[in-house]
Amino acid sequence: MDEESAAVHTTYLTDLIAQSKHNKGAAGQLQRVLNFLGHNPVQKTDNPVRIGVLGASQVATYALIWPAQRIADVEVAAVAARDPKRAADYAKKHGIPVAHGSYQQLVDDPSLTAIYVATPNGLHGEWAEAALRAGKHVLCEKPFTANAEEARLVQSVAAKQRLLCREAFHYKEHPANKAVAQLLQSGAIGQLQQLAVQVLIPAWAFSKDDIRFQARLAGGTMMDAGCYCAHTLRFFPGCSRPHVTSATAGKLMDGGAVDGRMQATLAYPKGSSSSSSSSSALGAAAVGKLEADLRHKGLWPRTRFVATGTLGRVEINNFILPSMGHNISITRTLAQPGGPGNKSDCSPDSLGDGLKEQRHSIEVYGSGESNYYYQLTRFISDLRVLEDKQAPKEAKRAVQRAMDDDARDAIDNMTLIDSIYTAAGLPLRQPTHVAAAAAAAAASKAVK
Ligand SMILES: NC(=O)C1=CN([C@@H]2O[C@H](COP(=O)(O)OP(=O)(O)OC[C@H]3O[C@@H](n4cnc5c(N)ncnc54)[C@H](OP(=O)(O)O)[C@@H]3O)[C@@H](O)[C@H]2O)C=CC1
Ligand SMILES: O=C1OC[C@@H](O)[C@H](O)[C@H]1O
Repeated sequence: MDEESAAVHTTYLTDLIAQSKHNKGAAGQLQRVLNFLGHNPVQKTDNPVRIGVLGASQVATYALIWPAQRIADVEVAAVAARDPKRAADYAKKHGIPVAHGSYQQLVDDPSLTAIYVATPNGLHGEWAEAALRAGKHVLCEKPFTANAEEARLVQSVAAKQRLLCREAFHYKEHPANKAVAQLLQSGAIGQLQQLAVQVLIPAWAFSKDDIRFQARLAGGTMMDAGCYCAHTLRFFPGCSRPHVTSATAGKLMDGGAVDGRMQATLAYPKGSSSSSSSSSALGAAAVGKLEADLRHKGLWPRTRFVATGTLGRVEINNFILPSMGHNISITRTLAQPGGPGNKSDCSPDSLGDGLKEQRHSIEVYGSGESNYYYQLTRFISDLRVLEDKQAPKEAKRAVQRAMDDDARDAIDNMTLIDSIYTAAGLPLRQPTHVAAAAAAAAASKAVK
């Protein structure tokens, strides 16, 4: 690393380290937990964006309802469930003013500007598309759709309608993960050689009949824990389209179609970094490794990303929920003052030959809010710019770029997931309505 770029990284790191010092301690941790739970609701603006929840799901509580309590310009104005009573109970429990007894009613509700899709995976595409066709902006849970073909279809509708349609990859909105991406893409640890990610969720977390393990709902570990793995291996190094070199599915369920566990290795095509820094941070032979397991034997969830480069290593623990506590460890090999001739340094971090190892352990929390808060804040602010005819041109252009990125990112991630399933010898996931039609056709053929 030359002196100039070393100085730039050092300034950025010094900044992160200074922030990190403020963040440590039990009081900060407690505040972040309270923020996550939506404590201290803020006063709403006169005319907040009205968003509806499609699916009376668990995730909507912490990914939408709680963060919305702390954001002035958004109101969770309605919820829909397939069963009217379930919708009414959920609305009452969460203080949502309107309950709809069907998803179509929610999508057609003229008082709403946006819809949050929080159904099982196999229904994401169908309802995101219906919401877009009804003129609503969409925030859609991950994974975006059942497969890449469906992702392309939904994003083409969003483009025609000129509406936001964003996959809810909340983790990338958190400052800790942005810091890791910036460190890696700016060459802070030299040329990247190996990127490895693990998302291991203990078997006790989900029962065997959970939506995550049902083929007809586009379930599977690669779709769930694995979709984060695929995304991090693209987001952190700034490379949209790595190739799959091998994949192995294990702990098969639901007649062998659903993976309880998935492992895969990826290769990065030369010059494939989309980083805006002057030189690509990805080494020519860089390798990506992923391990996702929803039936893990461990007692606690483990989410971890490690990058190794020619000049060091960066690791982040708990990257999926960093606001609840995480750690970023950075080890860098730097030239010592005096250069290669300086072999006399006997300090513990001296590597000889004029090289020195520098280690840091930091935590980056920004304003101490959750991923979901940062995600919803950006979604609402982009929506406002898009809807405001008077918004400055530069702001409009930035949102258009974000929308193009949303579309590409969702399609590329689903393409990678499809390729991993194919390499592992498992069928691609199908939208639930497609799977149901195929099952009905097979049943009627069997009767004849
Ligand atoms: N971003 C994040 O951190 C997380 C994202 N997720 C994603 O959110 C989505 C929902 O997950 P989660 O909240 O855990 O799941 P839940 O089981 O809690 O909710 C799923 C909802 O889907 C609706 N649904 C529609 N059709 C069916 C069906 N055939 N079987 C079961 N439910 C159905 C149900 O709503 P109703 O009965 O009201 O119609 C149900 O409430 C998934 O896509 C998952 O990947 C999940 C957890 C965390
Ligand atoms: O989005 C998610 O994040 C955490 C996982 O435990 C869960 O299965 C998944 O849906």
